[in-house]
Amino acid sequence: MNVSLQSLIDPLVALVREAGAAIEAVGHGALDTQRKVDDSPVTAADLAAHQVLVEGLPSIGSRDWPILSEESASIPWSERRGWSTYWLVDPLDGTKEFIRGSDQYSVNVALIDNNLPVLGVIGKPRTGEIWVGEPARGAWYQASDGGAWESLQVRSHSPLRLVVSRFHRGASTRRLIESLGNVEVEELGSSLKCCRVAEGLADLYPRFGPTSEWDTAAAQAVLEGAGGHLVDCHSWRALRYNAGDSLLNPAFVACASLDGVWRDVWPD
Ligand SMILES: Nc1ncnc2c1ncn2[C@@H]1O[C@H](COP(=O)(O)O)[C@@H](OP(=O)(O)O)[C@H]1O
Ligand SMILES: [Mg+2]
Repeated sequence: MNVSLQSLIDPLVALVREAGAAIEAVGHGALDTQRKVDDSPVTAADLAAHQVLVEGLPSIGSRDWPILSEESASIPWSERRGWSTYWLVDPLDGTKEFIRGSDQYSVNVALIDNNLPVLGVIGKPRTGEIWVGEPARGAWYQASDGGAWESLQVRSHSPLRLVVSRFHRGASTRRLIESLGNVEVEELGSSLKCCRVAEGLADLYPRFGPTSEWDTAAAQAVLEGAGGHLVDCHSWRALRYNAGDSLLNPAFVACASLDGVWRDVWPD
């Protein structure tokens, strides 16, 4: 890839803000909710943000980079297997949160190169917050448009602080919390859980239930840029992208550090 990633950040942040504005313009009232094949909800807001992103991304970076979005994910493996650099997008992560009127949904754009995220931008449309990560260089947070950028750094806490999904939490997460004993647990929607770890405000986000590659790519870039990890919790290696037909992630953990007592009680 023959492009300065740094030069992509400003236009990407502006585009993520625009996608967020499209979501807010649809609003939360009287949502026409449909069901996708995996029974997850999709709204006019998901589609509006998708439209903004697929129209805007080709003028950022290279026009040759394909786009894989949650809302246009049916590109066959026979075509995807030839991709080395591409945009991976979740236009509205946390649709269920959005439908229920919470502010815990996000716009996610990642640039993947050779199966790994090399740049990620996450926007929280309701508040205007933005998180940016470039694993090789750092991670940054902006509280609102035009505000100062703060550098992000992970931090460890005692007792451990966990962030977990509100709507998608299974028996393994419960077992882990029980085994750990004295922990603080916060419920949060969407990729904002990983942002919490990147900000140094939480240690762990365990995820045993299904997610797709667009749910984690931008978050992984932010987290790694802040010194943290997003790893498959069997191999303990960084999640990889577009490595096969399936776009589902394995069970994973987002964490500030890979060293910790929590590894000793990790459920099988
Ligand atoms: N059965 C399933 N298969 C694939 N992904 C699922 C899923 N159930 C939930 N998810 C993923 O979990 C995300 C929500 O996580 P959380 O509850 O932690 O906010 C959803 O994001 P979307 O809202 O973008 O569809 C969806 O991608
Ligand atoms: Mg999602």
